[in-house]
Amino acid sequence: MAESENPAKAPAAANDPVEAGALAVEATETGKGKRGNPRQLGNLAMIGKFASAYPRQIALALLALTVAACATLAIPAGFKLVIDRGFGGDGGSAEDIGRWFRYLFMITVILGLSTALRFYFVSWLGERVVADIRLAVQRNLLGLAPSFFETNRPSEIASRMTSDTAIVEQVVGTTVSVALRNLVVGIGGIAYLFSLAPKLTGMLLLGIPLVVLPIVFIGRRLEKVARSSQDRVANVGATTTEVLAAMKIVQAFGQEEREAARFGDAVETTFATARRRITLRASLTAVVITLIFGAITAIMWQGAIDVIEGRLSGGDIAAFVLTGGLVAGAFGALTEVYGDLLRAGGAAGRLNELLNEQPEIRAPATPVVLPVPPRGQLSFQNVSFAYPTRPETLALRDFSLQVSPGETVAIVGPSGAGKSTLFQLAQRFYDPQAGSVRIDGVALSSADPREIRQRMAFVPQESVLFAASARDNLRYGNWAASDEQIWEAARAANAEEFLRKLPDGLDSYLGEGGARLSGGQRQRISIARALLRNAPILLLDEATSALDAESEKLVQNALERLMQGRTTLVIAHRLATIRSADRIFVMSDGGIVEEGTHDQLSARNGLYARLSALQFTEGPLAAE
Ligand SMILES: Nc1ncnc2c1ncn2[C@@H]1O[C@H](COP(=O)(O)OP(=O)(O)OP(=O)(O)O)[C@@H](O)[C@H]1O
Repeated sequence: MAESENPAKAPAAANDPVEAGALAVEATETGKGKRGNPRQLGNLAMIGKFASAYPRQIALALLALTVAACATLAIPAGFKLVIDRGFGGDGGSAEDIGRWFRYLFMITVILGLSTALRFYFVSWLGERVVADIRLAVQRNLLGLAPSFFETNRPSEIASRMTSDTAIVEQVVGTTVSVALRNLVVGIGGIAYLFSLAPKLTGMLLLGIPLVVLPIVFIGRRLEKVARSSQDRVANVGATTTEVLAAMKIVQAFGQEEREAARFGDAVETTFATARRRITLRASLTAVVITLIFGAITAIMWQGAIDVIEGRLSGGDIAAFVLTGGLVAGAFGALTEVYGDLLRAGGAAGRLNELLNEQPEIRAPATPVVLPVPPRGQLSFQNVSFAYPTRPETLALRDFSLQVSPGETVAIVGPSGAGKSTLFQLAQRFYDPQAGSVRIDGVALSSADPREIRQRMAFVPQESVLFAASARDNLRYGNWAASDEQIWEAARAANAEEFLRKLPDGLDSYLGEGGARLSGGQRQRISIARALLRNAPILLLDEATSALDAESEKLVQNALERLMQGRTTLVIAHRLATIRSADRIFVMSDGGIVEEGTHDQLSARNGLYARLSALQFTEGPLAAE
């Protein structure tokens, strides 16, 4: 009748004292329930807030929980009736006996049903709350500026989304229900015990600290030794890895004997610690079993005397032992609850941080509306900017540039000159420390970032494709696009031919990151996507990855169509792009050092001429 969802979590849920004791030892030894910080418990309010959206489920869960707890307590009472009336030999017929057994059977059915319902509603709540927390965290993350992700690693955030939410799920789905159920069973059980046999119950309550304290005391020491035992094992692992990795050096220097001795030391220390651990655990087992069975024997002894002297019936003793087991199990399970709540407090705290993080880039209260129709003008005015993680280094210094509607401006310059930073600021992923960036004359900081980005199409250097269909990848920037428009864009981006050859056409799955396409094909999908977005301003970071001549021609041709009729700022690596640009700006160290056309700049013999000789080729560039 152990009704715990997770038997390993509730050692005392087992009514067998030996098993309960052994589980308690196990739990202490593995150092389960790493101690959290009690101050973190306040974070649990956040879980309550999410759960409070489902009052109906909470009410049903509480109802089922109460019925189940009462039914649990009714079982010993049923046994008492069965023994006293059924076996008790007051001369009843088989028919009379059947009544008590039917009664017991009914309680069992109620217990089964209510436990199942409690499990369903409580687990439902746990899963729903976690789902809602995940959704809320993700929604908040999507609105944060890139600077947040520079200081918070994605892997760490992903772990919060999975393991921390799992801990929260455990609290809502298990811990709270374990706590409530066992409180009801524990308190109700003690009340019932008192009504059955007050003296025996008094003895039981006095005996509990005598049994529990030594177990807790030895358990704490065991936990410490277990931890150091784990450290020693890790040490053996580290020594092994080190020697294996340096095998040639060990042998070249003839250090085999020394390494064997060193390893021997590590193994022997591990063994010594393990011996201390198993000695402690053996004594704990002896203490647990002796104390628990000793206490039960003493109580039964007293009970037997009471039965002989007519103060108690056989059924009373049976009910007492059963209820005593339930009460002990309930309090055992409750000792676990605090540790679980502490861990959950930590997890909820970390999730809370993600939920409450405010985006650094936000629309002002009353954003200025961008002019309609869009002109496609982009300007940087005396912009100075340092990335938040490197405040002492200016990535752009007093940078000014005006790009007129329909103009193509190529930016060239050595690595680290600040070219990509221009794009980051144009899309308002960061705000400059001085100066302003404007689109159609409106300062980006006074407009809604979403409206700004709506007017731009960005083609990154490395095509970013999603593990989705070709259709969804293409219309990523314009979900309203019809298949006809998609094919039109694909045609203009020289992507139609290979898309038509895909097994399921636009429905074909492109694989993780578009892995099922070649590099050149991915670039053309990226270009078609920008075409579909049909934005007045194009930010194009030309790919540097090498393509074969045929593919190169297709991409170049697609890019030319994309740039037609749009204001384009292009970080250029291909000579063809640079040549076709209206103006070329050469950047170095966050500023513009030269400006002109390809021919003018080539003739000047400056940075451009040097870069040009080294980097710009008819074909793609090698990586800088
Ligand atoms: N997210 C960031 N956080 C901190 N510093 C950054 C960040 N991104 C770029 N930087 C720094 O800002 C400066 C300008 O970088 P940027 O990426 O704009 O150069 P780039 O000209 O685009 O170079 P490349 O051609 O190699 O892409 C560099 O010194 C770079 O190290």
